[in-house]
Amino acid sequence: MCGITGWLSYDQNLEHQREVLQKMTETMALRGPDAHGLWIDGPAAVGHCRLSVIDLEGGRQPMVEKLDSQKDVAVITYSGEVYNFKELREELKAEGYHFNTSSDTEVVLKAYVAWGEDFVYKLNGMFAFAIWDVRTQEMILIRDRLGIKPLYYYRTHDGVIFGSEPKAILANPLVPRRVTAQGLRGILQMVRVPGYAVFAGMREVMPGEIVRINRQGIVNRHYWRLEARKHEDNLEDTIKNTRALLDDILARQIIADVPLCSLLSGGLDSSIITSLASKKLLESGKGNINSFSVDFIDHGAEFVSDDIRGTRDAPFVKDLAEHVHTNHRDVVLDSRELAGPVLRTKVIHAMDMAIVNGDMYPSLYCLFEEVKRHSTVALSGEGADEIFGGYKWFHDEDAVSGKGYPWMNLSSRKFFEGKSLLKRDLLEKLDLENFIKKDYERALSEVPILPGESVENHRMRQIVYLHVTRFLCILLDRKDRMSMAVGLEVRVPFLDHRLVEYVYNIPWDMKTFDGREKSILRAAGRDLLPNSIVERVKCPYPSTQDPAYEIELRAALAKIMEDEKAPVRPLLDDKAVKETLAREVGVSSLPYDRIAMDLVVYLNSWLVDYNVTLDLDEREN
Ligand SMILES: Nc1ncnc2c1ncn2[C@@H]1O[C@H](COP(=O)(O)OP(=O)(O)OP(=O)(O)O)[C@@H](O)[C@H]1O
Ligand SMILES: NC(=O)CC[C@H](N)C(=O)O
Repeated sequence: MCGITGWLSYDQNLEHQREVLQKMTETMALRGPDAHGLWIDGPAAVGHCRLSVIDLEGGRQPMVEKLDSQKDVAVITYSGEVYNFKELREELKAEGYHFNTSSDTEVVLKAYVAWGEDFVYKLNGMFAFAIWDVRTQEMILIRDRLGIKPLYYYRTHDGVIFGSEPKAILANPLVPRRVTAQGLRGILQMVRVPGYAVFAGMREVMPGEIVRINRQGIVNRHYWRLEARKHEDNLEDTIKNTRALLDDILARQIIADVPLCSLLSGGLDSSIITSLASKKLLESGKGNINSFSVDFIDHGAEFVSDDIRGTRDAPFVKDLAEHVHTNHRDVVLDSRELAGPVLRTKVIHAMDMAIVNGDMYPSLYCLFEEVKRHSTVALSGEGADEIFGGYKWFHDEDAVSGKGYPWMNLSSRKFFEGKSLLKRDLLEKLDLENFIKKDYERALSEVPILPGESVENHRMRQIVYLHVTRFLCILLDRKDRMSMAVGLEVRVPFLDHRLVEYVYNIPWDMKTFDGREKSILRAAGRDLLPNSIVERVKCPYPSTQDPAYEIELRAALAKIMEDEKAPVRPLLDDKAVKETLAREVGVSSLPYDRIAMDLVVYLNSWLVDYNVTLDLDEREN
C-alpha cells in the first residue's frame, strides 16, 4: 500500500512551501518504500510514496491526466487496489480513452475524468485517494466502503491538509499536537466513533465517504452504507452464492506483479482464504502459495486456555499447510522483545497513538517484518467474524440482549478494559460510560430497517452493524498500520462489498442454521478444508502468555514510577500501580491482566515521543 498526502491552501502558492510538503511526504516513506513524488500547482499540492504492486514501472504517482497531452485536467495521489480495474479499463477504452500504462492508478484517474465523482460506485476494492480537479479547482478525498485503507484530514482557514496517517498532517507546522478529552476517550475504548481522529481538529474520511473541498468550504457525502434488503435465496442457494462470490473475489485478489502469500491461523477464515487462493494460483500456473503463521517461544508447553482462546493455532496451521501443500513458515517470537522499548517505539510511530491490547500490535509488526522478506502482498481472513457472526458474544444471550456494545457485555470485556491504573477523577472527567452510551444510541439509530423483519433478526442485524462500523475499523487500522510500517500490503477478501452486502442480509436464523458460529461460511468452504479445521471453534489472533512479557512490562512501569516527570504520571492512580507492581510475577501473565500496564506504558511513550499536549478541559465537537 502506498502513503498519500497533500495540502490545499487557496490563499497561497504552495511552491513556496515545497520543503514542508516534502517533509509531509517523507513521513509516508515506510508505507511506500519504492518511489516518491510531489506535484505542486499554485494552491494545490499532492505527495505520494509508492509500494509498487501493479505495473511496477508505469504506475508512478502523483499521476496527471492531460487534455490532448497538454493541459492538466486532474491529478491523483492514490493508495490501494481496485480489483476490477481491468474491466473498467476496457469500458473506458470503448469510450475512446487511451492508456499509457497498465496500472490501476491510471484507470481510477481516467474513470474520474470520464464519469465524474459517481465513478466511485463502479470501484471494487480497498482504496483511499485524493484527486485535484484542475478544471473546477476542487480537491476530492475518497475512501473505500469498509474503511480498509486510511485517510485523515485537517481543515485550515483556506483549505485542507490530508494524509494516509496523522503523521503526514502533523508534519505541517500549522497543525498542533494537541489531544483533548475526546481524543483520549478514543484511545481508551474498544469502540471507534466514526470520523474521529485522536488529534484535535483532525478527522478521518469515513468509510464510504467522499469529502469535497472547494473555495466555499467542505462538503461530506456518503456514497455507501449498509442497506437492509430482503434475502430471497433458500439455504442451499445462499451457501452456493457465498461460495461463488468467494471464488470470484479470490480470483481477483491474487493478482499482483509482486510476490503474494497468506497469513494463516489454522482457523476457518484464513484457511478458506489460503485454500481458495492456492487453487486459483495453481490454476494460473503460479505454483503453491506461501503461508505464514505467528507463534511464541514455549507457547506449546505452557499454553493455558482462557475465555476466548481455547486452542493454540500451531497444530491446525500444520493441518492446513499439509492439506493444501503451502510453502509454510512459522514465525516464532520472543515474548520479552515484544514488551521491549524498541518495538514499542515502532508500534507507536506506526499508529501515531497509544494502544490498548498490548502484545498483539508488536507481534503483528514482527510477523509482517518477516513476511516482507519474502512477499509484498499478503491475504488475511479479517472481517469474516463481523459479517458471518464468529465472535463468542454473537452467540451469548446476555451479550445480545444487553444494552450496549455486545463485546463489552460479557466477561470477555476484561480483554478490552485497560483503565484500572488511571486516576478516578480522570475517569470521572472523561465520563466514558456516557460517551459510549451516546454513541451506542447513535449507532442504533443508523441501523437500516427491513419492514416485517422479526425482532430477533433485527437485533442481530443491529449487532452486525455495530461490529462493522465500531469494531472492525479498529482491527483494520491495526492491520493497515502494522503491515504498512514494513511496506507490506494486506488484502482482506471477506470485505469485498458485494460479499458484505449479501451476507449482511442473510437472516440470523439462516446464518446459524446448524447452531454454530459462521455456519454459512463453514458450509461454503467445507470441501476446501481438513476436518480438524471444519470442527475447530473460533480462536482469535494469539497473545503471548509467557511471564517474560510481564517481567519486561513491569520493569517499564517501575521506571515510570521512578520518574516524577514522566508525562503519564498525573493520570495515574499511584496506589493501584504500586499494588500491581507488588503482585507476584506470573499472576498477571494472561493478556487481560496485563492490559492496564500495557496501556500506561504505551501512553507514556506516546506522550513523550509525540510531544503531545493534553488539553483535557477543552471541549471538541
Ligand atoms: N497465528 C496466526 N498467524 C498468522 N496469521 C494469523 C494468526 N492468527 C490470525 N491471523 C490472521 O489474522 C486474521 C484475523 O485474525 P482473527 O484473530 O480475527 O482470526 P479469525 O478471524 O478467527 O480468523 P481465522 O478463522 O482465520 O483464525 C486471520 O484470518 C489471519 O489471516
Ligand atoms: N501500494 C499501493 O497502494 C499500490 C497502489 C497501486 N495499486 C500500485 O500498484 O501502484
